[in-house]
Amino acid sequence: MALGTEGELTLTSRIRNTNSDGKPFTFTFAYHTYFSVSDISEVRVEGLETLDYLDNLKNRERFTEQGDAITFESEIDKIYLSTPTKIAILDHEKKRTFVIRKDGLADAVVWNPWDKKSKTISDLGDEDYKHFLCVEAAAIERPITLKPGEEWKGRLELSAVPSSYSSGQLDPKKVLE
Ligand SMILES: O=P(O)(O)OC[C@H]1O[C@@H](O)[C@H](O)[C@@H](O)[C@@H]1O
Repeated sequence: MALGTEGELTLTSRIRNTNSDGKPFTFTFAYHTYFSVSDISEVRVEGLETLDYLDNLKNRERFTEQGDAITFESEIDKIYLSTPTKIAILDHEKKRTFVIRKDGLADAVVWNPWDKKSKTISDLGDEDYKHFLCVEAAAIERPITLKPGEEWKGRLELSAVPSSYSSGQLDPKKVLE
């Protein structure tokens, strides 16, 4: 883990197959990162529009995301597939954007339990779901297989940047370039 000069946080994970029995090892991976937001209903995620996803709430059935940036009005647990290396979480109220950059992790899980499921999660207060969003850099659709001696490396970089508005719209160039 490294903290950069611009305040960006970099997490690097290495997984090696140390089996001495010659057997390969297969795994899926996700950085379960929780982002603090002012109000989940005011937040949008950019970078995942029009992508295919597996819906964890519908037995991982495959769908294609329609339309604009992702916004939130109910429980969500989706695995977006073949995602770009950059994803942004825009928080209008806080005028802050989280930028997620990733390597070696093709997928991205977007999760918020909303009100009903929150009540079943013991370490989550009933209203906590309003103030966080999980966007998780992941490798799920295509699990990683390592032969003995092989190593896999994944990398996640997180940064928070102030958002700017023009005519009530965020300038996407500032966020995604
Ligand atoms: O409690 P954790 O380990 O952060 O996981 C929370 C969520 O993480 C997501 O990756 C899963 O798709 C959800 O089903 C799960 O509930």
